[in-house]
Amino acid sequence: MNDAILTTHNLTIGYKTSRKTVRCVASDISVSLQAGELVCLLGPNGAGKSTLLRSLAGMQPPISGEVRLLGENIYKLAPQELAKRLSLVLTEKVDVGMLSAYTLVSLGRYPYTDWWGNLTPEDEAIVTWAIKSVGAVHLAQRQVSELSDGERQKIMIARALAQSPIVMLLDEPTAFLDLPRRVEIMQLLRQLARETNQAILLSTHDLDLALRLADKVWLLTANGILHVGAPEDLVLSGAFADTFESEGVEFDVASGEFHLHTSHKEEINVIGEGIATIWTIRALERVGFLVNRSAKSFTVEDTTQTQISVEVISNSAQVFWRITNNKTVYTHHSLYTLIKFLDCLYQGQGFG
Ligand SMILES: Nc1ncnc2c1ncn2[C@@H]1O[C@H](COP(=O)(O)OP(=O)(O)OP(=O)(O)O)[C@@H](O)[C@H]1O
Repeated sequence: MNDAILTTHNLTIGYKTSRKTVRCVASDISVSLQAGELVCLLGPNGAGKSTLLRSLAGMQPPISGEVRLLGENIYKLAPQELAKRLSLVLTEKVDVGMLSAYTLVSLGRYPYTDWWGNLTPEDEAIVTWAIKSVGAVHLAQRQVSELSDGERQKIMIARALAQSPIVMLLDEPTAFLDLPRRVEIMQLLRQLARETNQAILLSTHDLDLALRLADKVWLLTANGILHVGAPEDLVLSGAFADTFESEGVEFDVASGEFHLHTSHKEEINVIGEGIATIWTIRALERVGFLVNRSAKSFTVEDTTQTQISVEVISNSAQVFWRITNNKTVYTHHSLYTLIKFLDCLYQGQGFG
């Protein structure tokens, strides 16, 4: 199977800082983007994600190596030919004056229109399709300057789609968006990759969403090495944990989440099932308790004298927590008071 659309060969990217000195950001990159795939480019701040995207988009000549789009050297393609095959969406807010969203999207047809930018009925149909594809029909007549960040981002994606490219590159398309909008944009891009058979590469700091939605991850380390694989491959190989290792934060391979290092206090048994128990465990871990999760298989009476047990009692009417310590039972009606109580209990018993 070879649906490679964009390929790189021994690509070294970076900056010529003076006539003689070169600042190399990443080297020896040989990768490919396949049709119909959503690829997320991840990496810590300053690793070189934007530099790589610009180099792949033909905007920043590589220090060495090459980028090929359907087999042709991207730096030898005429700008109009390149624009018919590749579109780039940047995060920076561009000042588009008084343009309507529709007009901005129609600018995506520029590689195909005549000198005056006249749209043919076919161009109009593509613009309408692009706006519809991103779910922005209701925004079409609005001024771009009056749109929210999430709305504008959809219009910028529609503009890139209107270019009818075979590869779309996006630099942090979810920056500045709230969580529901981030999920929406990422899902939209994955769906577009499937439906249009385009290759879509986006850079993001949304590790969790990338782990859940990307077909493939390109993980760029701080020292310029690019790891490539299914998100789960990179978790299992340890590349994820190594790349984002930093003081005070660790990647938990079991949950796929980042955790703060907290010095553990005491072990605590948690008994219960369901959502309320999950959030009880999170609250206890947040303040540093080591939660004994297997406790759900035994009862309060079974637990040792020295260990405190928290039983989560949840029904349709209420949630409350029963704490057993040395056969004495206490009841709490919020996690906030429960945690305050446990803190006092541990300090009083000299555990703290
Ligand atoms: N014009 C430039 N000249 C020289 N060095 C640059 C230039 N632009 C960026 N750099 C450097 O290149 C490296 C990569 O920067 P880049 O913006 O590509 O990283 P990034 O992974 O996109 O970062 P972030 O996640 O913070 O957006 C950084 O060390 C940066 O300081």
